[in-house]
Order: sequence, then C-alpha cells, then structure tokens
Amino acid sequence: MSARLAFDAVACARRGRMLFEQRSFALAAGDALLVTGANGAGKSSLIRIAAGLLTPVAGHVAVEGQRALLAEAAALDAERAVAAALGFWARLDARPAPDARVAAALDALDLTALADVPVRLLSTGQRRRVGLARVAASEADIWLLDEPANGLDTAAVARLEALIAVQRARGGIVLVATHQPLALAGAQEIRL
Ligand SMILES: Nc1ncnc2c1ncn2[C@@H]1O[C@H](COP(=O)(O)OP(=O)(O)OP(=O)(O)O)[C@@H](O)[C@H]1O
Repeated sequence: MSARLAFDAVACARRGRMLFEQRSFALAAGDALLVTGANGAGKSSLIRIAAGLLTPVAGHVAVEGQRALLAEAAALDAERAVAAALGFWARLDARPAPDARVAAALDALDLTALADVPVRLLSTGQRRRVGLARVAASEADIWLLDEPANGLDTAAVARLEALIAVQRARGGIVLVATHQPLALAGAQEIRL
C-alpha cells in the first residue's frame, strides 16, 4: 500500500470560532506540505486533524498508512536515558529490529553521544532532536511535524531537512507546520 493523506474542503473551529474553511490538498508517496501562518492561525489544529486527534467541523480527511506525530509534548520518559526512552516507543511499534532503528535515528540526529543521558537533563534543542528521533525510529509512512525546527541550531536544521528528504525518498509523506524557513524541495505550501 502506498501512503496517502488528503484533506477535502476541511474546516476547523475552536470554541465556536472558525479557524479555516475549505482547505484541500492531496499528498501521495514522496510529497511534502508546508503549513505556515501567524500565531493562532490554526497550524497545530490542522496537524491535529491530520493526526486524527481533532474532528473537523466540515469536510473529509483520507489517510492511508501509519502516522507519526511530533508535537510539543514528546511523551518521552524524563527519567530514562535517551536510548532507553526511544527504545520503549520503538518496541511498541512491534516491527523488527527496534534497537537498530533507534541507533540509526540517534545517528541521523547526532544524538549518539547523548544516548545514556537522562531525558530530563537535555537542552531544548536536544529534546526536540530526541522527539524527531522518535518519529524517525517509528518508520511511519506519514510524518506530522509541528514546529520541528523550534530550538534547533543551524546544523540540526540541516539534519532535519536531510531526514525529511530521506523519508520522502522512501515513499513517505511529510506534513510540516513551521514558522521557520525549511528547505523542502518541491513541497506544497498552505498559508493559513
Ligand atoms: N484545546 C483547545 N481548545 C480551545 N481552543 C484552542 C485549543 N487549542 C488551540 N485553541 C485555539 O485555536 C486557535 C489556533 O490554535 P493553534 O495552536 O492551532 O494555532 P497555531 O497556528 O499553531 O499557533 P502558533 O503559531 O502560536 O503555534 C488559537 O486561537 C487557540 O487559542
């Protein structure tokens, strides 16, 4: 099965206030979508609708494939070391070789030297990179990334862009809500 994520005339309201209406896009294997807009425009809400965590007030969402979400709360056990916290989630995915996937994700995000450090001791940018490693280790078809570049330095942003390119090259889909410019070749764009 090849991955697919499509919005058809989707509308989102929060507390009775319409945030956006009639939003449509279609993403197939290898596609990326950048969602931009001012604070409060509804970028995170759009990501949550794509994740199935928020119900649109109108329209239809079609999803084929596994989704992985990077949101503000990374849901990583603060007391565990980085590699162990990631391993917990990778094993829940019930795919083969979770440890190898975690090792590859740590390497891709330059986190190998921090593998034994408890999550609670990480800096903001390091914590963000571990959240991204969790998504990368999941091997989900569809990545939903809410402000993935928040707190990242220039080198880490380049690693994020490379990781997204690899995910697209393997037939995945990436939807990114961001304030920061990201180099995503040929990405579709929605401004809310
Ligand atoms: N759980 C919630 N209940 C009610 N209203 C909410 C909830 N979450 C967000 N909102 C409101 O929805 C609107 C859009 O929020 P959202 O987080 O989607 O925007 P955003 O574009 O991601 O903003 P930012 O750039 O600041 O992250 C805001 O006015 C916010 O107050």
